[in-house]
Amino acid sequence: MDVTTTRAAVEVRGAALRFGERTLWSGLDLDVAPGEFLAVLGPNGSGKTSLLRVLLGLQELSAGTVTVAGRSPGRGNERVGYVPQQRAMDDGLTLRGRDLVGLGLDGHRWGLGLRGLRRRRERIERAIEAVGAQRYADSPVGKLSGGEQQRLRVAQALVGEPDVLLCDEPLASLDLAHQRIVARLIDERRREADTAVLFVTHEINPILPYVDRVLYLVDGQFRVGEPDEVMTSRTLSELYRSHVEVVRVGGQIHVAGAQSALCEDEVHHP
Ligand SMILES: Nc1ncnc2c1ncn2[C@@H]1O[C@H](COP(=O)(O)OP(=O)(O)OP(=O)(O)O)[C@@H](O)[C@H]1O
Repeated sequence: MDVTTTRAAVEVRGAALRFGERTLWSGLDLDVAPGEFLAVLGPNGSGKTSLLRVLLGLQELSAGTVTVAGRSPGRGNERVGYVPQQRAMDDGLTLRGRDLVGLGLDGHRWGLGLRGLRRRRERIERAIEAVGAQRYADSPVGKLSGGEQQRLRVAQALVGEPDVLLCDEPLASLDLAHQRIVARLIDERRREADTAVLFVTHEINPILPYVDRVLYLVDGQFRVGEPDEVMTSRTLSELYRSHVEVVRVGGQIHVAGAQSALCEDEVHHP
């Protein structure tokens, strides 16, 4: 078997992240395979975004190593795409949708010749089509709706055809219909191009049909496994160190008691 195709897209070994006295997580070992969809879940402050920051090379580990798309994080790794949380762009922003998408391409790779420019334009067009944003690709992004802006951000992350896609709550503040569209786009990409997806979220249900495994972080502890293994009353009660009830209704997962468990903790450890 070809070694390059079996190599993990993300490798985390013995990783720890500490800020002062506080350990966000430690002893973290994780392999994310090409084409795998990993949901990263956990309460506020459990270190989900910090994990993505480590993978993007914006945050140093306190211990351990990570490899992303075969390299150390950062250093302009164009094999890595990033979709941030939706937030409204300044409505005076006159940048056009297609220019926003183009920012996801490294200019040097395409050269300055006409051929390079044409290939670059085609790639941007394909990414815009893939997210169904043709209608507003020439409009100033500041005038678009939150859902439209978010589709363009997904196009920007995908235009470089990344091997690893890091998503930080990309569905937050989108309505249900747009949540479904954006989640499906990301799923299609990983199926078509074997892109590994790490998807930070508070809410697993909009992505549940796509999730292969979950990394669930709580107060320095974590579990990794398939949703059926991790999203159970028993496992989450162990993680939260308090009784948590997980109920499955109509194909959705509902977790009761997790927030109250944390509030009690906060009282004990202000
Ligand atoms: N550079 C830093 N220095 C000190 N503390 C930090 C730093 N970066 C993050 N933290 C703290 O680490 C904790 C985890 O932050 P992080 O944003 O990773 O959590 P999260 O799980 O993504 O939370 P949320 O769900 O609220 O977005 C927070 O308490 C945050 O204040």
